[in-house]
Amino acid sequence: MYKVLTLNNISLAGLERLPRDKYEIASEIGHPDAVLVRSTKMHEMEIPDSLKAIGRAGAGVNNIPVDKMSDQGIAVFNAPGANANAVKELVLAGMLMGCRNIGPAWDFARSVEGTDAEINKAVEAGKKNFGGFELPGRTLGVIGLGAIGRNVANMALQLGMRVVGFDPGITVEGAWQLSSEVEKAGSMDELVSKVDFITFHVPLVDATRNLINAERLKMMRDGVVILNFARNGIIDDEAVSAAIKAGKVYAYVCDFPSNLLKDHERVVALPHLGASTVEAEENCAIMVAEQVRDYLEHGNIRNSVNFPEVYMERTEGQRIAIVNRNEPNMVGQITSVLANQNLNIVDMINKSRGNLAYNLIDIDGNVDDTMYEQLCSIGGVLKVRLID
Ligand SMILES: NC(=O)c1ccc[n+]([C@@H]2O[C@H](COP(=O)([O-])OP(=O)(O)OC[C@H]3O[C@@H](n4cnc5c(N)ncnc54)[C@H](O)[C@@H]3O)[C@@H](O)[C@H]2O)c1
Ligand SMILES: O=C(O)[C@H](O)COP(=O)(O)O
Repeated sequence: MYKVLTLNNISLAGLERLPRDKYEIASEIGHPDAVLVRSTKMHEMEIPDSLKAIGRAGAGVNNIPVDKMSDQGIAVFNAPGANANAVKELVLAGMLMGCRNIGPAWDFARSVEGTDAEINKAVEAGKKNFGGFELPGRTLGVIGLGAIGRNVANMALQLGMRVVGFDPGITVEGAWQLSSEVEKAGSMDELVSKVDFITFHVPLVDATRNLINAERLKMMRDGVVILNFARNGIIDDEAVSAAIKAGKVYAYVCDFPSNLLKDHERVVALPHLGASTVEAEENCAIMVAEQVRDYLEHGNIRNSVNFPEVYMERTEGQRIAIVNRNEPNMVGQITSVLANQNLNIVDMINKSRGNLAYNLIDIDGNVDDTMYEQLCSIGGVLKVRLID
């Protein structure tokens, strides 16, 4: 039986991909083989020796100590693109909330009291305070043209907007899916100076912290609308708050409330709702459950953020999965252990990614306890699994 620990509510549609005759799944369980998680922070968590895989039912992995997991030979998977449509739709709502003043206007409508006739009179008198502007003809800047960013960019073009994008790491596949009408900015600084709306779709890493700060705010057009459905920390909230007060920023719409932001008149701060749709939750859970299952049962790797992509058809015999540091002579030492016991290798794959390497070896026969210990004790080997 494989044991799976869930740290958040994971959609049933995904959990159903782990059959109950093979998988025990619970929010409290000893010696888990895998963890399924959404946004729970795992940085302080004690990692059990039994853990082989973490499945993030979503996109961002900044809640997972990925480098530490790599050092322990634990594969981390996510669900690229599975919630992109959900975020795109909320960004559209966010742009409209920003430019049509929906937050303050709704607050005003709720505050009006009296008979219906009195309410109507107050509404007609008060609505002039909430007039906004339209999207067609305005320019949207998209920072990060991955799964979400390119969906947002393509959608904005359909709404009649001009779109400028910036992503120095755009993939060839990503570029194929992006409309050729999206204009390419050479730098963030070039982009920020020519847009009416700017939206962020980058992961939170050291290089993306405070991408919008006081200095960049000064370069922006007056009346810009800023959207952050990526992560808290990518925008300097204090600087944006000051820029709103100074009349530079028209509205800030984000998914990350704080004391500074949540009651701010010109801020809409939603409770991290970007991926919270039935469809996105199911897509993410299914994708990640299937990937974790394939890894546990066959050692194959798809959509890992720290391990190489590996797939090998099963053969009849036993399969050995070995994670090791990417150092010279590792394959030689591993195959010597097998050769010394006259075990024939039927099929084998070795791939590396950064500091890690991963081997799948199908053999004629079985690895005994002594050989298992010998494999584990090779310097640089981080994890050895025998898969029947
Ligand atoms: N609010 C939510 O609920 C929600 C939902 C999904 C994702 N997210 C966040 O959105 C992020 C993006 O998600 P995605 O699915 O599009 O990921 P993705 O990996 O498909 O795309 C990220 C893109 O950002 C680019 N990038 C990285 N650093 C950059 C930089 N400094 N400047 C410009 N581009 C840069 C990458 O090259 C990549 O193309 C996630 O990492 C997550 O933090 C939030
Ligand atoms: O990175 C993501 O996928 C989003 O932030 C979604 O987070 P959630 O799964 O906690 O809603």
